[in-house]
Amino acid sequence: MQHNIILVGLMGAGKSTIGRQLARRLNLTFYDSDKVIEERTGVPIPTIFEVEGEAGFREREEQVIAELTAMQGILLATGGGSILRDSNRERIKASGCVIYLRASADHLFQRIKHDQGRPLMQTANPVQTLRDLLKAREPYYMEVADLIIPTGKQKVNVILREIHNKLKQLQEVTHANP
Ligand SMILES: Nc1ncnc2c1ncn2[C@@H]1O[C@H](COP(=O)(O)OP(=O)(O)OP(=O)(O)O)[C@@H](O)[C@H]1O
Ligand SMILES: O=C(O)C1=C[C@@H](O)[C@@H](O)[C@H](O)C1
Ligand SMILES: [Mg+2]
Repeated sequence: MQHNIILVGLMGAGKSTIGRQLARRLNLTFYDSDKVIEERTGVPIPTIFEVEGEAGFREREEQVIAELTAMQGILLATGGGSILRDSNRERIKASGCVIYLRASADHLFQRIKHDQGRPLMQTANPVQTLRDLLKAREPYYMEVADLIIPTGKQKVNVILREIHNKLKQLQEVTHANP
């Protein structure tokens, strides 16, 4: 049994931001699969997409997700598209408590519109792209999630508190019904 926490959700959901702070509070080691891929290749994600295409990136992502989900005592912020592969979803689910950070396409866009680091957002209509991605991926986020946390207009601190409380409730239920 592994006691990790894994954050899933679309680009801009706050996985990296919330993840880093939550890990500190829970005394877990923080990993971000996107950052691990960038450190290993030595280039930013947009460059990997340019050189190897999305398919090349997904291969690297699967390798990194396999390694990270096998670790213990970590908080893992996953790439937004990592749940697309069955193998990743299985590993993510088996690795610990999965939290889906959920927000609408409009809210997500407000958060990431000034950032050029997301290759899938370089389209003529990024809000529509986010809507399409959300529609296609929401069932996968829901499938893996143990907790669903709405992050719409909420401030980071409020979201952190909510996750903390929900995790405590989950723990109490688990201890009462082992
Ligand atoms: N609840 C929030 N309220 C306002 N801004 C937020 C919130 N959560 C995150 N942000 C901001 O939104 C931006 C995107 O957040 P972050 O990089 O954590 O998302 P992500 O889920 O890791 O995205 P990706 O899948 O692309 O890595 C950052 O600038 C962050 O500061
Ligand atoms: O939603 C996605 O498919 C992606 C999200 C980011 O975290 C990165 O993994 C990459 O930009 C692709
Ligand atoms: Mg991130």
